[in-house]
Amino acid sequence: MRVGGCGASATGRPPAGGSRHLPRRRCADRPRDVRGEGTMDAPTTTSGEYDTSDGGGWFASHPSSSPPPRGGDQETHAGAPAPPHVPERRTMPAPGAASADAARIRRTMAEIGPVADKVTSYFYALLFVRHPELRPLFPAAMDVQRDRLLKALLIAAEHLDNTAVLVDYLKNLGRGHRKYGTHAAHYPAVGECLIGALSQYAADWNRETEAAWVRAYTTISQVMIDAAAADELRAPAWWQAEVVTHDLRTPDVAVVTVRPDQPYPFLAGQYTSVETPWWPRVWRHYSFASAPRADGLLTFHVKAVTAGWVSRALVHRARPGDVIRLGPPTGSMTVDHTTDSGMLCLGGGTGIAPIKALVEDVAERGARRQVEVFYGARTDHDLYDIDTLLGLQQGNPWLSVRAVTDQQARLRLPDAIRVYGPWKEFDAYLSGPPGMIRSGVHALRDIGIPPGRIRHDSVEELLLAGD
Ligand SMILES: NC(=O)C1=CN([C@@H]2O[C@H](COP(=O)(O)OP(=O)(O)OC[C@H]3O[C@@H](n4cnc5c(N)ncnc54)[C@H](O)[C@@H]3O)[C@@H](O)[C@H]2O)C=CC1
Repeated sequence: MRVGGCGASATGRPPAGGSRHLPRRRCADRPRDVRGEGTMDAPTTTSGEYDTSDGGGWFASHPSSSPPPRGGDQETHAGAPAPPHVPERRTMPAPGAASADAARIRRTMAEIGPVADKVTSYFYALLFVRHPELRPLFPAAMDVQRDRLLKALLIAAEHLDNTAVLVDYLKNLGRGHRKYGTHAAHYPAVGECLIGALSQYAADWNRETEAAWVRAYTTISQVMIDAAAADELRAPAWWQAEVVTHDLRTPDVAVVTVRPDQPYPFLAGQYTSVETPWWPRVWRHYSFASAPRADGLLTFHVKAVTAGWVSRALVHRARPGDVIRLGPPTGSMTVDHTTDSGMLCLGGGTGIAPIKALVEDVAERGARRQVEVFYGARTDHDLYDIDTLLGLQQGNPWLSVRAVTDQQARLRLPDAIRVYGPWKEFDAYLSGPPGMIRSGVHALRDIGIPPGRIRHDSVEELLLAGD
């Protein structure tokens, strides 16, 4: 198979028949360095129903009748099977076609689910054998990276017939890939290998299935490529940021403040990717722990976790003067300033970081809205930011802060809110470990807050935190 004109043989077996050709990539963006997909540390994310963080994913590009591919894009590998033919398309597929493709793709995903690990191993083996020049661009350790690729695929596949959600997700993904130096030419190469790997392990792989995947990837990658190209006109691919203070609050938690080398626009409640100088190409997500400040400084709360490369480096190694890199801001767990509804905020552990930013955001607007914060931690000692929050409470009568520690509470954090309330008219914000988010959403729905008013970090992303 050939994807986007880069010409690698994707499937290890002969083509299912017919002409196998993926349309040529539209080279919307300029060549850039190639970087591997990063992984996550203490990721936070987005809001509501859907995650838009920059998950790992490389996809074949979109067919196009616009400018022909640059030299090199047409290169083929000797002996490669003829690539599949897919009609050119510049927009998202028609709903019917998308649904049919979505059904085929979901079937493949279900088939490969039990052997997902083998699929990803096979995919990376194909990729690095066929495109060895890409290997140095991925992190040395590929463990979390592997999971992220599959997750991104699952998310894209799951929403294939939900154009609005998919496009939003993919645009973020495309923008997020800029910091890796992703080049449009890499998408076809990766797409070929991905489809090659899927075709090896899907039980029911045929021409129609392959065509569905090709159509999906060409569409997916073009959305990403276009979003990256548009973003290139208005923002850097990454920011360098110098550590200005490093405050070890507990043996494992540091509050790290950095000064970006150029203005860094973001909204309270959002998060970014962080790469340390000690582990190149390994990126982890952290929320901004403050609303945007006049001095431009950014603060993160980092907990060192077992085998966490980035988190351990940030907590135990980083010192003032060190320079880290930041990706673009993302996430939509932000304050809706069009309403003055009360805000019920639950922050567990370092998940309190974006909650504090939200509180500061409300304070800065001078809004008269009730904000109720429940701050959960294992012990009193783990309430490392309680003084800051109590300080905010002191100056703002609309703010109430309650600490809930596992040691003392009969009820864990989410259930503690049942003791208070009523909360029906409140917007809810949840940030913390995946288990807390899950039980928190359950508790909030249970007390009558509609799902549309519950914003939280993506559980999928949190589960991938790992590091
Ligand atoms: N550092 C950051 O910027 C952000 C981090 N996060 C996430 O927050 C988490 C923080 O980890 P830790 O500080 O170690 O938190 P932790 O594991 O110590 O948990 C903090 C509190 O959350 C509640 N909780 C935990 N698991 C629960 C469950 N299954 N059901 C109900 N309540 C539960 C408990 O009250 C607990 O004391 C990480 O998963 C991280 O990825 C989320 C957003 C931002």
